[in-house]
Amino acid sequence: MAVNIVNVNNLKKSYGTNIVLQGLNFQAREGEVIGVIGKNGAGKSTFLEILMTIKQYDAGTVVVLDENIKSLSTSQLESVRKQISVVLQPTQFYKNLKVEELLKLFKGYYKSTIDIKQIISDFKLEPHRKKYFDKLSGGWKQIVSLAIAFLSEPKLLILDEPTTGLDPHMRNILWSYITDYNKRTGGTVILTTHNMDEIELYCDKVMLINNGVNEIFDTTENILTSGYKSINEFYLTKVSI
Ligand SMILES: Nc1ncnc2c1ncn2[C@@H]1O[C@H](COP(=O)(O)OP(=O)(O)OP(=O)(O)O)[C@@H](O)[C@H]1O
Repeated sequence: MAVNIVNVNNLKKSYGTNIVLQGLNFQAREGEVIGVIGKNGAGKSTFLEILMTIKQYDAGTVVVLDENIKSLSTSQLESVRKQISVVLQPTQFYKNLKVEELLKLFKGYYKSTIDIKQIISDFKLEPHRKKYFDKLSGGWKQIVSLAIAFLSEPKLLILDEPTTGLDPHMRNILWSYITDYNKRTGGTVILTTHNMDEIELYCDKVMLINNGVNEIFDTTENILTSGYKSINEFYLTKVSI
């Protein structure tokens, strides 16, 4: 029986008078790769940040790894967070550290058994390992942030637009890594992307956020067999500008 990793019911979130989420329902089971889509400003990042336990919400229930995150003590929250890895939209952190130093730092922090040499090779970081993080290009910063996220071997990986800014090779490398991590560890992945081909190729399920609700939440297979030629066509049909 598949275990529920995330269970969200009737989630509501406003910023002042801007109602962003108005009754969102969502579940992620162990081992699923789920893509969250929707137009700019639809509330995708807001939703992911709530799952990451870094953003407050107004109403509804959010259960992450069997804990209702609204009613947790600080130490319970820490124990949930330990099992989650997150990558936010392109970051400018870690200014004074070199790539290899950063990876070592996080390896120690997570008490990870992953081999740094292996991760440097997997993510093609060899030419960059002695460079300062803040001197890297945007795409390489993104790759380093992703490599760090995998170091903790998380149960749940939450990625906000992980492939934005990556060239086609790096995009492929990242997706192979995600797919491999998912197969090897049974880890669950929830991510946002504006690239509908990625959803079609790599995600088991897709949630479309439209007008603050999960307008569609289904397997990519069901969507494609229901008459859409592609997920891109599905998106363009369902969402108006
Ligand atoms: N901290 C904040 N304070 C006030 N309003 C916010 C805040 N964060 C997001 N918003 C607003 O909430 C809405 C949803 O934003 P969010 O970033 O969640 O959308 P998104 O679907 O991730 O968009 P994009 O595809 O452009 O990244 C937008 O109208 C945005 O302006």
